Amino acid sequence: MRVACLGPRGTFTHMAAERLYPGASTVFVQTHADAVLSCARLETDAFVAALSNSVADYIGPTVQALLSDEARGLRIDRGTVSLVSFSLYRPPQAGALKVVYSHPAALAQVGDWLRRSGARAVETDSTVAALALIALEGDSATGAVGPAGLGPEYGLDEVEVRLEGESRNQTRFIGGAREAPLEEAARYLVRVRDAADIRARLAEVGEVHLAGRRGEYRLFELVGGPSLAAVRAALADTGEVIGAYGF
Ligand SMILES: O=C(O)C(=O)Cc1ccccc1
Repeated sequence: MRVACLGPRGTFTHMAAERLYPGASTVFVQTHADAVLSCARLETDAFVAALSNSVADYIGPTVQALLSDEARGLRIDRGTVSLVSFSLYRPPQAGALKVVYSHPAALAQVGDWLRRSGARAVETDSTVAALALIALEGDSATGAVGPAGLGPEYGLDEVEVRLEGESRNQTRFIGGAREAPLEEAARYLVRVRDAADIRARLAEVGEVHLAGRRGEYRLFELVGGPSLAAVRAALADTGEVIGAYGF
């Protein structure tokens, strides 16, 4: 069993993938969208990607990939919520901190700390990619934000922990595969064609959150415990359930 997830080894998504698919081998890709699409293209058996977090309702690249024509046939059948915690890494003998590298979701979740630091933020493909980058550059004005405990592996000093502060650190990850069977669950993802009254119809069976849109398709997340049959009945022929999972 090969599971695609954002790499390199040690990203938050990698940790979630190990929880969602214990014992599977991981295939590291560059973006959440690549993880979804590699599974759709039969390059891997399953994928794991971040769906939402405490600061961004939904993660754009994941939602956009799920709404693409290529992702037809993928089904999300598992999910996990992680309390992620961020550390600051610096090269040895670092000077004043001027530039901080990390994944956009991480930079958003440490926003308060970042503003206080006065450093400039630069986005990388993942948190661990940021660590690799500053280790390679060896520039004494740089820092990288990523998961705790990776200093020795990259020859970096972990100089500060828990940059997220009190409450900004929840991330929800989903896992799926081609044609995975869907069962009763706490949450559902539905893909609908842009029908005018669909939101109201779905609201009759559950709490509806808009995840995103692409072309004539919209992705909604339904919470609050409707039955799978009730969700399907509300959708009628305007869309389909593509995910059923709990957090
Ligand atoms: O870059 C990573 O390590 C990721 O897995 C993406 C991410 C970043 C911040 C919070 C959750 C996931």
